Amino acid sequence: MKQTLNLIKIGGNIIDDETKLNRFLKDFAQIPGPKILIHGGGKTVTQISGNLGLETTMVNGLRITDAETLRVVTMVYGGLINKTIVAKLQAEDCNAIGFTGADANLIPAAKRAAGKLDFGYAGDIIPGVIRGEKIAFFLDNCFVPVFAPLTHDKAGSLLNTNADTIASALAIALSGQYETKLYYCFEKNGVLTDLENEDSIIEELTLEKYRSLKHEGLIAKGMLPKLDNAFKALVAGVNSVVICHADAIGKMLIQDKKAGTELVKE
Ligand SMILES: Nc1ncnc2c1ncn2[C@@H]1O[C@H](COP(=O)(O)OP(=O)(O)O)[C@@H](O)[C@H]1O
Ligand SMILES: CC(=O)N[C@@H](CCC(=O)OP(=O)(O)O)C(=O)O
Repeated sequence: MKQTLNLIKIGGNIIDDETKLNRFLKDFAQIPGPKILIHGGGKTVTQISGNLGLETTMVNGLRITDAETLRVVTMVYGGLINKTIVAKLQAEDCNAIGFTGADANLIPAAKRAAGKLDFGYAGDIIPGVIRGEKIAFFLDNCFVPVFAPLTHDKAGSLLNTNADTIASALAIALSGQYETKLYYCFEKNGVLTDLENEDSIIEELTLEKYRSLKHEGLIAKGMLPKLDNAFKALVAGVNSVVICHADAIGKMLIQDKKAGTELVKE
């Protein structure tokens, strides 16, 4: 029987709030067995870019990453956020090790070709190139990998890659070796039918239901790329995919209770 691997992604709204981040990391540190944390931090980059006088442009949830913005995302994702999380986890006796996709060539990617729009240094992960066994080496040696949303082009440049996409690609790459469970944690209770009502959680979501809720405009903004990545993982063989509140991770993975929205096949 395969060992279970939990992959957990946290987004910018949690990272940007130190109290919420600390609470989440305390729970994360207690989760038994092999685990991987993938972090975003788009909100922090937008704030710091603004302070530096750089304009932010997002298209379909992706940041247009010019050369100056690449310097900012490298500093903020690869430095500030990644290393702060690693230090906080070490304080909880969790043996975290921080990575970008360039480290150990873990996530090679390709700069998105400029079409009508030039996304600059935004990277698309090359399908099938993540070698799960390299990451398994760290897991087998009791390290807890913490991934920043940065990849590289193997020609000397880092690339900015959406953190939801990295989480999905890592879960897919490791699904041959492990029973993979992927959790997208954010600041709401799950996928909701009414954004104003935290109790309106869709407990089970099929691709068909997702399409119809999207058509009705009930699922929008950042939830669209998140669910596209989440369904991609489910279809590719990841064993379970859940979208949930960051505060629910302890309840689910330590107390073994249900929370949030579980994606289900038709
Ligand atoms: N139906 C929905 N249920 C929950 N959130 C939704 C929904 N539709 C849109 N959203 C929005 O999607 C956001 C989450 O996407 P995003 O900001 O990219 O997450 P993250 O913090 O993980 O980066 C929520 O903050 C919410 O505003
Ligand atoms: C190319 C691209 O858009 N990269 C993302 C990476 C960070 C991210 O995904 O952060 P959240 O999870 O907090 O949204 C960005 O720079 O916003």
